[in-house]
Amino acid sequence: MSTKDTDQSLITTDVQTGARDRTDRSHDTVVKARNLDVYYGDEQAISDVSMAIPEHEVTAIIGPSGCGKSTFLRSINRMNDQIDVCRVDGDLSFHGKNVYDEDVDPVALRRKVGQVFQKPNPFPKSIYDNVAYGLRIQGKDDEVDLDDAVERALRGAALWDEVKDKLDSSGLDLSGGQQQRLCIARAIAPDPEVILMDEPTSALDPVAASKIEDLIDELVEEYTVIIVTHNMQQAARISDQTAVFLTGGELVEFDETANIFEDPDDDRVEDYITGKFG
Ligand SMILES: Nc1ncnc2c1ncn2[C@@H]1O[C@H](COP(=O)(O)OP(=O)(O)OP(=O)(O)O)[C@@H](O)[C@H]1O
Repeated sequence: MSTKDTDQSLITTDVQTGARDRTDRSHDTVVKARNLDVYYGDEQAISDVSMAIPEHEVTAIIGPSGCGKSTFLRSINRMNDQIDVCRVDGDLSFHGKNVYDEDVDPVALRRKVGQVFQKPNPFPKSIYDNVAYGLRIQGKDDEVDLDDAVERALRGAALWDEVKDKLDSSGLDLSGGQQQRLCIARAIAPDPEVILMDEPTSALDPVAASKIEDLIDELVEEYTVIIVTHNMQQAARISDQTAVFLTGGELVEFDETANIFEDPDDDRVEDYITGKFG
């Protein structure tokens, strides 16, 4: 359990393998699923999933289309709450606190667990306002030096040098890859602990995708990254741990990325990563 006192902060007052050497880091668990089931109406999308995700590492979630990868990701910051027919059973904890407890404020949770989506989705606002947005809605713009916070987030997203002279231009005027890095800057500005990424490079060209991969490697110095990807080479290149989901929302194997790609225990994982199905 981390020494950080994050549990209380969620509670409302109202109620080839390229994994880098991160062996010097703490491997405390930040997110833990225990017997997690997720349903859409009568259809089960996640089936009895248990896994412990270590902090300051990149965890990749892979598996064929429809196996529940995005559903699992959205369970972590309760984005599934926004889907009426969605129901969650079991336990999903963030630093030991079940995020589905009644006293957890989902908005506070999402401050700690930010998200970046498949398609870059900047707001139709200036670059500056895109990044400042999260701090303003938290009312933090009085507490922090906003210019400083915006610069820090843009530097953290490896975008500062490209945009520092046009912070008032629309975020929509940037290239696709720059827009995705702007979305990453927006996600890190409120200083989350975990960043969820749902296929963040699949809408980008290879050069822009490679920049995001390099950026993920830097982000993990400060944050925990959990990434859904269809690209197995990408999972192999950038992640420390890989979770393989298969149809029916079953977690078939979760291990160090090198083991998953070089010597998986489960034949179905071997079949999947060698392209026999999926
Ligand atoms: N909003 C929703 N309403 C009803 N069913 C849904 C909803 N979202 C997902 N599902 C169903 O849940 C299952 C898992 O979907 P999910 O999107 O999590 O899979 P995925 O592995 O991320 O797929 P992909 O790789 O194609 O994005 C699928 O059968 C899907 O049809």
